[in-house]
Amino acid sequence: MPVTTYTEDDLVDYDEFDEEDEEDGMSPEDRVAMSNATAEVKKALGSDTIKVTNTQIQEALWHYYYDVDKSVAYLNRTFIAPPQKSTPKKTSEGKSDEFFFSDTLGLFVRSAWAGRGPAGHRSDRACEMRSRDSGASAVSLQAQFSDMPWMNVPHDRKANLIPPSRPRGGLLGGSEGAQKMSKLQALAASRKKKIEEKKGLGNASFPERSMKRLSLSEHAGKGFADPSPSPTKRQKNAETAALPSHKRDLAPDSASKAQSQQLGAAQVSATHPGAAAAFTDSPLSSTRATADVLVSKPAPSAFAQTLFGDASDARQTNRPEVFAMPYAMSSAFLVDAFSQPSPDDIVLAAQAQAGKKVAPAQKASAKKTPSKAASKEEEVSTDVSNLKINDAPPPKSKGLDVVKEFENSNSKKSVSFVVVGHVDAGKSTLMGRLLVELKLVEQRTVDKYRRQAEKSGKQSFALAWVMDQGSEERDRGVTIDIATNHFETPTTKFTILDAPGHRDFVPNMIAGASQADFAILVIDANTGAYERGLKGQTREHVLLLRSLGVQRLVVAVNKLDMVAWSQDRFQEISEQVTGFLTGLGFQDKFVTFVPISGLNGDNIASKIEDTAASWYKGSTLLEALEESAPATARAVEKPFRMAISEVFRSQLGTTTLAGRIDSGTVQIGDKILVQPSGESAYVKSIMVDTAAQDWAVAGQSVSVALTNIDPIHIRVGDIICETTNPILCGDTFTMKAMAFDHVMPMPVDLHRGRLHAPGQIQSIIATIDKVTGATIKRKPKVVQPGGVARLVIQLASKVPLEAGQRVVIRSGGETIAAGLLES
Ligand SMILES: Nc1nc2c(ncn2[C@@H]2O[C@H](COP(=O)(O)OP(=O)(O)OP(=O)(O)O)[C@@H](O)[C@H]2O)c(=O)[nH]1
Repeated sequence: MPVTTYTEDDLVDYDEFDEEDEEDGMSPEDRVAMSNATAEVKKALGSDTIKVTNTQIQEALWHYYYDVDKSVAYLNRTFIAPPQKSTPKKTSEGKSDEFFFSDTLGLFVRSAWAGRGPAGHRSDRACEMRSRDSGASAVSLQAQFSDMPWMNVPHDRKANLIPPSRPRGGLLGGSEGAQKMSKLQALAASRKKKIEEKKGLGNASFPERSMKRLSLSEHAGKGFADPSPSPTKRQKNAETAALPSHKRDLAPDSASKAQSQQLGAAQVSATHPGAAAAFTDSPLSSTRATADVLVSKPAPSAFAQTLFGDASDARQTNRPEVFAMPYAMSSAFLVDAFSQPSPDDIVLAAQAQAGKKVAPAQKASAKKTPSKAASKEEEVSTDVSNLKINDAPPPKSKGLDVVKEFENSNSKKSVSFVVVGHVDAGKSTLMGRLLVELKLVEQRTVDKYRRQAEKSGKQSFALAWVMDQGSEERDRGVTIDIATNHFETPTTKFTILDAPGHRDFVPNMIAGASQADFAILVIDANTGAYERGLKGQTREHVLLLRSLGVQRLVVAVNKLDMVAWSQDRFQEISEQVTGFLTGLGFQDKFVTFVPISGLNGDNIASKIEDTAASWYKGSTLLEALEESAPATARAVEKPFRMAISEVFRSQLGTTTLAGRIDSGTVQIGDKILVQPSGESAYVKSIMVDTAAQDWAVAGQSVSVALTNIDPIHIRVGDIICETTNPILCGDTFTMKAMAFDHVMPMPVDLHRGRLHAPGQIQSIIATIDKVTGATIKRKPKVVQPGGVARLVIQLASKVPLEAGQRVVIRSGGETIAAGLLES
């Protein structure tokens, strides 16, 4: 343990010392008191007085603040009759209030004046001052405590006095003036300086150096020798001494940045003398080396360095010193491991050059090349890096006249229908049964589903599982998303869009209905269920179908097995629903009612044989579907548009989009545009229903594989269109809407297929007559349910929508209106 001896300079506060007006530091009152007390002590000691000197008496009195008794006791104990064996521990740890802990010294010292008269008000610092100053010999700490009993211990067992930790000057501790360095500190300082010089600290970025100079403690020692110059002078010093040397190191951009930092620092100097003083000094000045590197100097925090450090500094090799990254300590760590092309890059670039193959894009950092060969590779790499994924050769187009091809194809009608109805009406079961009847799903598959469903007590859902493939759908026994399937009859190709009935999934139902040419409305004929449905999603779904332009319906009155094939029940439901549909504008000729049992397969693909149903002479469901399927007036001559319902990404770089072509035609090799991203791509292949084809037309449900596009630019709900006549994106639209609920200026979500766009009803232009279209009232505040109005919708972002499209408006989870975009 190092032995530190305090010198007078270490301990004396000159300011306070100067306050004493006498040479020995005693006031006249002290002198009188001392004289009187000395006489009393001598009197008390009697014959023993000769064993002590006057000085010892007076020191004792001084320590005990003229307490004669204590002084006498002390003199007796120490000089006249000292004990044979000292007990330093006991004494030093004595509980007597004669001792107290001095914060300044970090030691227990004798408290001669504690709580005594006027002196009791003195600080322990003043006490130390007096102790140090009383008598010429009492200037060192050792000497000061030489009269302590525990100082009698053998020399080799003496305790060492350890210097207390000093208040840390600087940013946090405040600067209290000069701090002298020990030899050890000086040694550490000079070592540190050497290391910094080796590392080329001079190359450190200017902001970092500026931060170092802003450290108060770093230059705390200069306060005495170098009084703070005036702000003007400091700024001038900073400009003349610091800036030019940094300018040489920095690129123009960095230099200007540095200049602005310099200016900022100079501004700091005007209000912060300490910081300003630091700013005037070069950290590299050898003459100040010792003072520059006090052990307690606080460095700028990592946060400050992050703020002021130059991120664009090319001298990245210094960074690991700033931020101690664990991996940087590894012997395997290479600072500039990525500054040159990787071996793989070089090989690929060379291969590309030799075989004219497309190499992967060069890393941006690979700019330096170590050799001539490498520089050639760099050229290749640069060329390669200029290549984009879009530069791959597009698929070849056969240049077909698709409209003619379609007219000459004599292919079957291709239609889509959506299956809607209240939750649990039996939609999925019905479609599952239909596919089984058509032998598109094997009975053993259904049996397997039944066994699996039995385990969870849902055996009645086995047929529904044919359509509901999702585990959550199966667990919950409800359809969540649109399920798609295909079948065909001798005359028609059908696409099934099985929609969810639950009110929570109405947006998915909207997506299905947007792609449908017609619909099956499934109604649960069971007592009470039909009524519930009519108040619930039966009604909402029908409204949505009508709003989305679906005109043809097959109404499947289901679960008639549960009402014993009651003709009355069927009649009752048929009449009520007909009235409801007619009220919404559906024409009788486009609506067909079929009594069925989806579960049992009655009247699905074949007529029921049960005599209880002998009263029914009409079509089976399958026949009704064929009869209802519209001879689609295909918009094949219109610009190509297709709404994306699903996106599949393959690892081969192609992205496949599923959806229904709304208008126009498409063929392999066509360049298309994805909106709203505005990215183009090429059509690589086309699947219509389940068959690969060279082309497809409006109305067909297709899967289109695209190349030369990053799938991040494609989302469900986007539109792909032709590049020559693309759909435009907008955020403000006028629409003619039928209100399902009270409609007023309010936040809404706009739905078209899978496109969901938040926005608000900005204004209501007018309410209009449903039939004639004449204006009823201009700028009404609200549209009543069932009313028709012209609205202005403002969306939060631009989306690909255009006049003529049907959209639905929902708010708070409810459908409030639906209609046609006019502009
Ligand atoms: N008795 C009888 N039960 C049926 C019939 N059709 C369906 N079910 C039962 O009705 C329940 C619901 O059938 P699902 O096919 O899941 O009904 P869903 O309309 O598809 O339901 P969501 O899609 O969730 O709205 C199941 O337990 C079926 O077994 C039927 O014709 N007769």
